[in-house]
Amino acid sequence: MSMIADFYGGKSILITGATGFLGKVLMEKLFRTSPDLRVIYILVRPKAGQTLQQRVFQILNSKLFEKVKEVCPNVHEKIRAISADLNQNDFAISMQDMQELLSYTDIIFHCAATVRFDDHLRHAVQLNVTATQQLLLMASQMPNLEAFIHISTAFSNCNLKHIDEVIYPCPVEPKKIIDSMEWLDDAIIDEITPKLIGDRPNTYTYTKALGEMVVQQESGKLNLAIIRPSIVGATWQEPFPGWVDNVNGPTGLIVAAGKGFLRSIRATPMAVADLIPADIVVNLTLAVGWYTAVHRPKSTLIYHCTSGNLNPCNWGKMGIQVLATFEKIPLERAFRRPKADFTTNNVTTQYWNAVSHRAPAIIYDFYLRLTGRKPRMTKLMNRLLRTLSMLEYFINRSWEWSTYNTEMLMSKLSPEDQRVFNFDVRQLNWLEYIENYVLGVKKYLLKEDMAGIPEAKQHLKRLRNIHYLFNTALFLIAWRLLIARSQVARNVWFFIVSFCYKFLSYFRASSTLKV
Ligand SMILES: CCCCCCCCCCCCCCCCCCCCCCCCCCCC(=O)SCCNC(=O)CCNC(=O)[C@H](O)C(C)(C)COP(=O)(O)OP(=O)(O)OC[C@H]1O[C@@H](n2cnc3c(N)ncnc32)[C@H](O)[C@@H]1OP(=O)(O)O
Ligand SMILES: NC(=O)C1=CN([C@@H]2O[C@H](COP(=O)(O)OP(=O)(O)OC[C@H]3O[C@@H](n4cnc5c(N)ncnc54)[C@H](OP(=O)(O)O)[C@@H]3O)[C@@H](O)[C@H]2O)C=CC1
Repeated sequence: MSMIADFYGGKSILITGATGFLGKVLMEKLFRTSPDLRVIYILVRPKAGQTLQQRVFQILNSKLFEKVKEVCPNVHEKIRAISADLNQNDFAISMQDMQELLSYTDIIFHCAATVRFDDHLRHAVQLNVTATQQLLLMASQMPNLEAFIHISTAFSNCNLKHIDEVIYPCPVEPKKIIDSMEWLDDAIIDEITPKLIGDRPNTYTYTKALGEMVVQQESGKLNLAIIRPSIVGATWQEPFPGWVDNVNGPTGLIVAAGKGFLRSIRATPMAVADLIPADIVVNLTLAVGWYTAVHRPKSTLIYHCTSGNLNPCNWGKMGIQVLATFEKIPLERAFRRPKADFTTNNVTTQYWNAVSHRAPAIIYDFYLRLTGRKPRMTKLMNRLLRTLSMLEYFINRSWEWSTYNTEMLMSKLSPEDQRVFNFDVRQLNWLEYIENYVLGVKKYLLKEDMAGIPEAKQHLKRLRNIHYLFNTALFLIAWRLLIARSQVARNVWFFIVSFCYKFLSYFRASSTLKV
């Protein structure tokens, strides 16, 4: 009997960011392990021409929720989508909905955030700081609330090398930042952003750190906990291995490598790749919800959900395994063969960017123009290079996160809970996980059929032949130009030709003798 699953039975749970990557896995697990929960309220905004209902329908009818429908056939009735925009005052929630939320909510999981690294500071503050503050205010008016779980990131203090499970204050108070965003214009915000973020690489990590400070400052009588996952990857085991549906973090680069766009990347092969599967994050989150509500720790506990100190993997090992998997299971319609390498300094990075990224894109666009089509590869490549530059900070450094609280929690779980809500990253086999991750990218993100693998392999063979042909032609042209201009090249050429001639004559003579 799982105490955690039992705890969520009959509960009304509010999730923000439920339409996001982590939010969906969280919802799935809740429904699957506690099908008798009362309701899950999700705050959703209409998006991309879809109504709330259409968005929920799409999520529930996805592959991710197949198992849920078996154990909880009335899942549609247990999910209550509430129209909300976290960028608006009171989240633009109707009075009636707000009343319902305030009266019934037992547990809150706050996952919503902007995870864009380069978001404008005003927007990042609005979502990652102000919205967190507003949600805490709402939570303080909920008479039945047992726990408020805030999802932050292990990189909120990435300006430090060793990070403990404590909140590190930022120099400027979040309240001052929130206030200033109201009256400063965009140009001034742009100017002060580098000064405010200081030695953090982007507005995302900075505003997530401010969000944590808000949680601490506005805690009041609330029962709070903060979870800091590192780089969230595809699922490890549940509901099935390899599930992923967006391009954030390493996923986009895996796609780019598999399609042959990504040929070199500035990374430190020995740096720790602190990936953590989404289902491990979700299992820890649910265990923390239970522990916070039932055991009511005296202070706000912070839980690091990281892999580096318990079961480290590095980017070199990950890169090699990604490419090895693409050898066996290639993606369809690749631009070039999946073949990539790490660069370690600025000069080699610029060189390989020019030779392996920009030049092939320009040549391909030239070919598209010649055949009357619209060029697109240069634009795509520029975007990839921009993404690479944004991610570089995280793949050239290692961090140490202490995990005392996470390990303490593990020791408090019953053997059954340790099994059902497994967040022990030591059990993870990286090579197997990465292979399933790559497969998941193919199947669930790109929606490619496994039946297409022979054709994909054939396509790669054609690309290889084109590559050899192209290189031979390039060599001959270069050589011809050289011969026309240099006496030394002509002499070398004469020497090679006469050598080959003598060699062939010798063979012809010796074979005639034998006969
Ligand atoms: C020793 C021997 C070695 C040999 C081995 C060889 C090695 C080979 C390598 C092969 C394989 C590779 C795989 C391993 C590489 C590992 C790299 C992993 C990097 C991971 C770092 C993550 C750090 C995370 C730290 C913090 C974690 C968090 O808390 S938050 C979650 C993370 N958030 C994000 O990831 C958001 C990042 N995205 C952005 O900020 C923005 O999208 C952007 C700034 C990058 C781009 O913004 P822009 O406005 O220009 O465009 P946008 O509209 O957003 O997107 C444009 C197109 O780009 C696509 N896109 C978006 N993100 C990614 C991405 N991560 N990777 C690739 N592509 C991405 C997006 O889909 C758009 O495409 P189109 O729709 O086609 O236009
Ligand atoms: N992915 C990762 O690698 C990591 C993530 N995290 C943290 O985990 C949490 C979840 O991240 P993840 O699932 O990856 O992110 P996603 O980008 O996939 O999801 C973000 C969620 O926030 C919602 N949201 C954004 N803006 C608004 C708004 N104005 N009103 C209502 N909802 C909004 C999105 O809704 P919509 O669908 O409408 O856009 C979506 O549901 C975040 O707090 C993030 O900081 C921490 C470490 C690593």
